[in-house]
Amino acid sequence: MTNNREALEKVTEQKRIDFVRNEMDDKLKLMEQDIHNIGGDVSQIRSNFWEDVTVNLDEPDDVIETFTSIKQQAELLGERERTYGQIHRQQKILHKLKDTPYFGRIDFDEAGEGTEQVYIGIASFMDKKNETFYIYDWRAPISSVYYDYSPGPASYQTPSGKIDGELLLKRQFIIRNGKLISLFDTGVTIGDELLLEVLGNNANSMMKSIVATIQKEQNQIIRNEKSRYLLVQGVAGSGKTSAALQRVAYLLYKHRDTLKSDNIMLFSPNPLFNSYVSTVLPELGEENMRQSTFFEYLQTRIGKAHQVEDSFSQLEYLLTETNTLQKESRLKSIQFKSSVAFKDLIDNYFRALHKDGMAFKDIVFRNKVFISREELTRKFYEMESHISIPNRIQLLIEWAQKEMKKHAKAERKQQWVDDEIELLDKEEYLEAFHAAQKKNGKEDEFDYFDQEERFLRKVIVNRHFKSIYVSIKKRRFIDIPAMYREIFQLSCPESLTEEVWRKIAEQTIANLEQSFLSYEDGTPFAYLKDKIEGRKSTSGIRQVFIDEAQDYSDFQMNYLKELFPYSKMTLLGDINQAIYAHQHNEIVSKEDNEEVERIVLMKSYRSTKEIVEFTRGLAVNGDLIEPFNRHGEKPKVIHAQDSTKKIDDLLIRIKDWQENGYKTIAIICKTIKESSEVYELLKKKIDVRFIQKGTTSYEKGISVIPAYLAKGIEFDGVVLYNASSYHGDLEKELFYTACTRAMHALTMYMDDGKLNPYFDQINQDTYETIEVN
Ligand SMILES: Nc1ncnc2c1ncn2[C@@H]1O[C@H](COP(=O)(O)OP(=O)(O)OP(=O)(O)O)[C@@H](O)[C@H]1O
Repeated sequence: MTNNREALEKVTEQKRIDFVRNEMDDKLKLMEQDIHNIGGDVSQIRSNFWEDVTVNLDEPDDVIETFTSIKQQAELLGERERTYGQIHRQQKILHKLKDTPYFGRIDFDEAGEGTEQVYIGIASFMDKKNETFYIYDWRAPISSVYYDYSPGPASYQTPSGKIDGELLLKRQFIIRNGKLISLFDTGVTIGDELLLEVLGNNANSMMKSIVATIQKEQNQIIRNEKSRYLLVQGVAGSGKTSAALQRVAYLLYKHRDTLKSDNIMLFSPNPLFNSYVSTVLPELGEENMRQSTFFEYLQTRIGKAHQVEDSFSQLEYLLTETNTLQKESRLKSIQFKSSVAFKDLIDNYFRALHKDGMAFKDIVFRNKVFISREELTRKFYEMESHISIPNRIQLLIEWAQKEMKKHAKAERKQQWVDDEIELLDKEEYLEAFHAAQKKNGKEDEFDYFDQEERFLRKVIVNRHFKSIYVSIKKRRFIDIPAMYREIFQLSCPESLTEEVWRKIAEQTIANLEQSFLSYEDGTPFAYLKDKIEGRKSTSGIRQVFIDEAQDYSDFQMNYLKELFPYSKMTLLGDINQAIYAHQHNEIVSKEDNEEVERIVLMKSYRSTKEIVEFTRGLAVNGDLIEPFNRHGEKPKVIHAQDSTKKIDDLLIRIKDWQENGYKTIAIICKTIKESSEVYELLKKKIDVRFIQKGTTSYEKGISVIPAYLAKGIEFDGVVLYNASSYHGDLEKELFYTACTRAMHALTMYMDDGKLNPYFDQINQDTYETIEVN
């Protein structure tokens, strides 16, 4: 565009912005009025609630009428409150729109229908008569043209079919506070200029929405609805997480009548990540989906009776264990327990349980066995063998509850009940007295004392038995640990040697005796428990998102698939960032293949071109990674003479970065142990934060953090505190993950004057070496 034309266009566009904002003001006023009226209605319904219902409990018919009347009144109140909530949400969105009404415009000439100017923003906005769209939601069918095409022939899908036409203009805006800052008419991709501006900004402590600059291949992820499994393999910083969150927003919009945020679950890599991404959906006017780490989820399945090691502790062990024999042995155990072979073994064991081998615990009260484990086993196997194990358990629960009720009755005569009656306080007595009175009705016909005592006995026994009933209902009488243990008494699986199997068994059993489950036991244990108890997934989940999917073992992935048999799954991963020691999953097995769609993202947006050039040597097929054309300084490799010199140098560089406007700086260490030492050292000198596995919020400033907790997150500047300490296959991905957290600058300190072994694969021209003497 020539300067003159651009200036003219700017004036015209600003006029339109002003016009639309005025319309928004009118709408907001109307909403204000509505809110006022409905708010009044709500408080009136609330305060008159009981006056407006007819309460009459004399006859059964009257009770029904009263019930209906209350129900109607409650429904009215509910409906008003819902409308109130809806208007409130719309108000919030409109306020956002007033600030930035839209970010894009396309002129689409639909064959035979003329040209329409389509302005695209985070939500739709219509004229007063609800006839014309002033703004289209970015998720509307026509908006996809904006993301998918450059000027020329274009089409989009609608529920009633494909619409063809020509894209005549594609324009981007930067609007702040209603003022048009700039506009670009763009060609092939969505405004490199705009993207450059967005990516050049400093990293935030919260992830941003990428709605204005979604790239074509990311749009494929966001709008894909064909397959059961959507599999995204994307290089570091390619926007997997960003696209996933936009996809959540898209699905919520597209299926707004049937899908709610509660029906969507995101498995995230660490607790910090939860808070990091928590603002993206609200920014888009949507509610956050359910979110959990896999470990947290596992814990809810296993229950409190066992202490389960978390994934980070497992990793920390492997990174710090110096006894190679022990480490090797643990590694073999991890490999086996995370494999499909182990899952098959459990499946076989489970099948055999139909005939024999179920283990139960005695149901005990005050050291007296009321129902013995043998009795439970006998009863269980007396049931028809075609009944499934979970159903038999259900029947067993019903039987056990009945038995316990009988025992409870008999127990009322016991001495301990007398003893407890003595200890009752006045209020409890009084309560019992009134209850007895109520029960008897007429005063003269009975013996209060007797009645009262009987009542008290019952109350006391029931109080004690309540916890037994609950624990029966919760299936605590099933001895899952005993059965899990049995699996390790089976003959040696084909893939292992006798010696290895024996060691695995010994260690597992020793842990079980302490009620401890290592991380690698967590999933198989939960799997066996779920199979026996017949527990299904968290109800209502229809879409599952798994970020960092490469970190899940085969076993875990299969477990998740079984847990959510009716859900669609979006799996996002990067094989180069697979930091765990277990076998890495295929993500979806071959038999699922026809239900899978795969999308590959090769362009990296997070880091500068210089950082990508440096890190590509570490990645499989790294030469295919496409950096975004944004420049910065080359990564620095620093050899310091001693630790004092290193700290001095580090402090100077950090200060420099801060003066350069860097808001988030991470000093990444290999382990939590090292992080803690570095934190202790630095906290005396600068304002610094220590991020540990329990840390749930991410703040601006300088953070010391172990590499595995930095997954999924990014920082303006990254320092690898001791980059020479990484070695071996397992740690390569950790090193790569750490380096790729940097947006603008990366500095690595090499202790001992040595580079780590991965530098053999890195082009020497891609980094700068500095000696600090
Ligand atoms: N289309 C886009 N427009 C603007 N920014 C983008 C776009 N795609 C990605 N980004 C930015 O790139 C950075 C990396 O994105 P994101 O964290 O989603 O990538 P990722 O693939 O999940 O990364 P990793 O696997 O390395 O954790 C973020 O700052 C994100 O905002």
